[in-house]
Amino acid sequence: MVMGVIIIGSIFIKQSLIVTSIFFNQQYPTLESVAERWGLTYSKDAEFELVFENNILSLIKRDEPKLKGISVDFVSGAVAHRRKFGGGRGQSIAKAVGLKQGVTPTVVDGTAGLGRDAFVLASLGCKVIMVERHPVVAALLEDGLRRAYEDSEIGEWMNARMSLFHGSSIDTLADAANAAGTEIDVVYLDPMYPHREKSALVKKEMRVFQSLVGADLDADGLLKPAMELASKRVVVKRPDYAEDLDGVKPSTVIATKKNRFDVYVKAAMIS
Ligand SMILES: C[S@@+](CC[C@H](N)C(=O)[O-])C[C@H]1O[C@@H](n2cnc3c(N)ncnc32)[C@H](O)[C@@H]1O
Repeated sequence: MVMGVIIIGSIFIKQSLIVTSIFFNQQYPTLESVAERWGLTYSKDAEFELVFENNILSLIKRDEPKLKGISVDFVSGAVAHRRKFGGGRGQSIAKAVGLKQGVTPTVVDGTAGLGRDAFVLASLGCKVIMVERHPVVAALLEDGLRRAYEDSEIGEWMNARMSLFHGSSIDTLADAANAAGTEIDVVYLDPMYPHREKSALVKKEMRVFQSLVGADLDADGLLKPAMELASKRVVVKRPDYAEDLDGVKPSTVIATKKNRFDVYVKAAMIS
């Protein structure tokens, strides 16, 4: 049953705030509380809707009503499957952040999105502070975290390892790290990059997500604060055809089928 609908109009990003599970511990979330928390408003001509149904918050593009809503599901979604059956520490992303036997770096994911990469790293043992600037994406992430924190299988380590900070990594990266109260080994970045393929080939869910958050045209501004914060390295995920972030050549590159991880090394990872 659909409990209600928020139609998102103009979005104004309020000052940064630290997000914990406390908010949702008090009561079952309602759309009204989500709207108030994230500064979302109703508007008749909005492009998107947020729906809270069966204990899951999801995003719908109003002119694509047949598409499945976008939500964050760490408990039983595709990332949960990857946690159980993926390549463990052998995955390129794990190698890129320097994860190895006896080394589980503390990571700030400065462009959290739907939290998939962050979850892969957390499930391999890293403490991950996710930073997301878009209030709707942050609301979806917080809802996914809430359900994960409550889960009997993954709740304990999710509570210990994954957290969320709402703000822009261009100017609040250090605040996110201070809030976490720990030294940051690695900053991980995966800003949006325009797809080269014809739009029909890009996954529909991805297109909806892209039309919500836009093109991250200011992404070059992420590298400098990331290099300042990370004590060991900065990792940037890029499509294989993309130029280097901010035109800066990485120390090393780990290539995958369609993407690459550009690694900017500052210091060696020590166990
Ligand atoms: C391609 S998505 C990241 C996907 C993510 N790696 C995943 O695994 O789900 C990029 C995200 O970064 C966010 N973003 C871009 N620039 C940002 C910034 N300066 N500060 C915080 N978030 C940012 C966008 O809003 C978007 O949600």
